[in-house]
Amino acid sequence: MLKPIPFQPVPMIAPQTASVLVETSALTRRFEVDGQTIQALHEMTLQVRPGERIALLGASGSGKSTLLHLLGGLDTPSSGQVDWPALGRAETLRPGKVSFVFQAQSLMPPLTALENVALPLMLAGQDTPDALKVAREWLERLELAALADQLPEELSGGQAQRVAVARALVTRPRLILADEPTGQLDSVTAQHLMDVLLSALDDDAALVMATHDAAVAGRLDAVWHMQGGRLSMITSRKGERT
Ligand SMILES: Nc1ncnc2c1ncn2[C@@H]1O[C@H](COP(=O)(O)OP(=O)(O)OP(=O)(O)O)[C@@H](O)[C@H]1O
Repeated sequence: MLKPIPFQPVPMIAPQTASVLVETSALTRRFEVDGQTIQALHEMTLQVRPGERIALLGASGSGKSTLLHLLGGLDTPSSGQVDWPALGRAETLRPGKVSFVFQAQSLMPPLTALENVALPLMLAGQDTPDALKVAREWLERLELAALADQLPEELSGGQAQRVAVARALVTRPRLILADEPTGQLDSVTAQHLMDVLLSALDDDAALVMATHDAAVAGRLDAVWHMQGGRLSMITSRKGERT
């Protein structure tokens, strides 16, 4: 059972900063739409360390996707900071060290499942035969070998998401950011995807996953509850973080 603990902001200067994968300090993101300011994140201060498995749980519009994009260097803060002490600077983060899994339809349509999985390795500079070999090993590991030559449009939603997981893990990233990867799957398929993802993750890799699904969140070690662009509470299996 997850045990509620009172939310306390993580101190801005942590004792083991070097092992922190990503940290934010007073991270704020505002969007201007038709002359109106939408404050998507309010001064969030947090850290993610190796091996952490974190669910971001919150209502639609609470800021989960915005936070994930900032944690992955896909977006820039309006104010405050995001840093990757153990990974380098935003410009050098990808390909390889940080991976994303999105809700759906993120595979490249003209490429086969195998080529989709090989792509991050090729972008990281690996030559094509080696990349395809490693990609095939990952498809086998995730019991997807039979789908290697299929195009994304020929895959079921669950199969496509498992291929997306293989693609996210093929570079052995340190940080995996997942934005509702089970959002369009039925509950059995969603749990299967979680089985695959959790069993294939390296022990010292961290996972931060946005979800609306409490059953999916319950598979992870900690739940960060988001409300109105803020962390409202952290629940944890292991007790309070330092
Ligand atoms: N590119 C954008 N332009 C304008 N407003 C945005 C943009 N991205 C996010 N927002 C706004 O920021 C707030 C947070 O959105 P965000 O997508 O992060 O929430 P979420 O918790 O991921 O929602 P959902 O669960 O529906 O995906 C919302 O009010 C949203 O409308």
